[in-house]
Amino acid sequence: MEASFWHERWQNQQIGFHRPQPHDMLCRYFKTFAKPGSLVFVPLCGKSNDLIWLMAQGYRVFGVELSELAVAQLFEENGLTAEITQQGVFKQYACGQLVVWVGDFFALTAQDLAEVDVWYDRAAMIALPPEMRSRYVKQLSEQLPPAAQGLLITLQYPVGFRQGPPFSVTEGEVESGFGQRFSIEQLESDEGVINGTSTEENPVTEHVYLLS
Ligand SMILES: C[S@@+](CC[C@H](N)C(=O)[O-])C[C@H]1O[C@@H](n2cnc3c(N)ncnc32)[C@H](O)[C@@H]1O
Repeated sequence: MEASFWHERWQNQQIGFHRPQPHDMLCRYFKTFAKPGSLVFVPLCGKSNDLIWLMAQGYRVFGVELSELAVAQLFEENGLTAEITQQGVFKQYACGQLVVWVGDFFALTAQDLAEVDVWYDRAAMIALPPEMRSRYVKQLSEQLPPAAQGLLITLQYPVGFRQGPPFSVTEGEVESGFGQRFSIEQLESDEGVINGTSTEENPVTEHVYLLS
């Protein structure tokens, strides 16, 4: 999935993945393990309302997103005035406890993520095709500090049901990808919805994992 794919999506506002409300699994589980004041890393963050929810709960939030359009909209739509600076190859938007770097997730270093306590993935891993997902898992596993915990939300559907993104990520893939580095607990699985539509015989399921 080339960067141009996502830039085009944002340019044309084809952002069916964007939700008007924070994700209910985030709201249900995050505070059960993440200490108040933790620094939360949100890869491929878009302009997610999850970032705003996290901030409202007293967390410090650090997102990374390829599209500057998305980041500008995030701040503007939430009435936040961004201070914009350059951080190496990234452009930084910051306001209060919210910091978002515009640029490529794969360019982040361990130093960039050294202070991260918790990471949160909703629609990041599932946004990537298989070979990029392996790189994504490797990048997180190698660059995050040893004690960092993660909350990961995935979608799963039968082979051939639809083309990605979002891609189906099985429990087996989560286990084989992250299992070496993290201990994995599946907290819940439920009916999943893609782009707001849910048919009567919906084969999509949504899963949330705690990675410690
Ligand atoms: C499916 S969207 C999900 C956005 C957000 N997590 C949400 O829940 O609304 C995936 C996002 O990842 C961004 N993205 C894709 N590849 C990226 C990369 N290599 N580095 C940073 N962001 C990337 C896209 O621009 C897009 O906004």
